[in-house]
Amino acid sequence: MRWSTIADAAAPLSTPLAVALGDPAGIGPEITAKAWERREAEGLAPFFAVGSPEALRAVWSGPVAVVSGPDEAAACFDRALPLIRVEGAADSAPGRPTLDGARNSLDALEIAVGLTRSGAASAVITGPVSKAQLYAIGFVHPGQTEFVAERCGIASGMVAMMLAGPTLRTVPVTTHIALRDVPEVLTTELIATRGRTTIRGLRRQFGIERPRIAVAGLNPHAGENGALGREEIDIVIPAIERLREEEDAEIIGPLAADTMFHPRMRATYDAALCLYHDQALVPLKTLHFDEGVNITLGLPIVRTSPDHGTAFAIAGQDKAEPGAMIAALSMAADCARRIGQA
Ligand SMILES: NC(=O)C1=CN([C@@H]2O[C@H](COP(=O)(O)OP(=O)(O)OC[C@H]3O[C@@H](n4cnc5c(N)ncnc54)[C@H](O)[C@@H]3O)[C@@H](O)[C@H]2O)C=CC1
Ligand SMILES: NCC(=O)COP(=O)(O)O
Repeated sequence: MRWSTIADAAAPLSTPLAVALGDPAGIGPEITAKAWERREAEGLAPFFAVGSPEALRAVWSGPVAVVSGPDEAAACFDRALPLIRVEGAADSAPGRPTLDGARNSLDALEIAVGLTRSGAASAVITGPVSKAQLYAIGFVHPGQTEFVAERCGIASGMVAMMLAGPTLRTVPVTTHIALRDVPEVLTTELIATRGRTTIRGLRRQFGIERPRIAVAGLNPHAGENGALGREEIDIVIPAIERLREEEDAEIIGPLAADTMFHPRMRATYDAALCLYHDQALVPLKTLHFDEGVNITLGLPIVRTSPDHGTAFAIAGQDKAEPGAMIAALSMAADCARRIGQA
């Protein structure tokens, strides 16, 4: 791994990590159980799951200890996967999402975030949820990122979604909106705001004192001096100039998005600020799908998530690879240690 996020790998956390299991019909329960099985080999800090016991039982026959709170969880982590029970998903089955299952995933998220905000857990790791299912039960946020921000009292515009892997970190300036809306939504202010949150997050969560940020262009060849689109000239370059004036950071760009992710370029920056969802997530998931972490910057708490989704088609078949969940647990512990020492 080229970038270390380790603050002090030996330092124990004062409280365990909270893992919301995600949609009970998805692969969240399976990858959480597999991460627990690998806890010693991976050097994972103690964690507990929050979610449906039936969902866990449907995919795993290992030891589960139903606990009433994080203190009990820390005490039994060595011998069983601690679980704070969340009712309401008894009818859910792997690969067959239901609206009750979506409600259960939201309840689990609420409890895990609350325990982290109170300090009873050191960080929250959110398992994959189905956005379509959540929208169907009236969830008004674009994703878990904005939900967690709201619960922490932070305006959703002030947080940033970072996707982080061993050799690349990317931050999309716009996230879950239609591609056709991106040019309308992009403004100099929005790019500068995400840039500031990214710079501060790299300092606070990753210990990089003078972050190096590469800003992507929107158009082919970053607009070719305006011949292929004017967004770089009118919107992106003013944002870069503002960040250079205001922040103690190195800002390069706008860069052509097709050539900014090869290994020599990746070595020149700590995070790529990308202008829309797929510009940021395609390179990250192509390079690091099984170890990619979604981390929310700008929160008072640490929140990470595996980079992938619910994978309903493979749920309950013992096909789910737990690498991204393990990476999300490791990064959450590293960031919690770093923030605790700051
Ligand atoms: N962190 C979260 O809560 C996220 C949730 N989602 C949600 O997940 C749902 C499904 O999204 P998709 O675009 O289909 O993405 P997906 O990540 O669930 O699946 C994409 C492909 O990767 C495979 N895959 C995913 N994770 C895997 C793992 N750990 N091991 C082995 N194979 C794995 C799947 O089988 C599928 O072929 C959507 O409703 C979306 O909203 C998507 C991304 C992140
Ligand atoms: N594509 C990333 C994703 O869907 C994760 O979103 P969030 O639920 O963590 O906000």
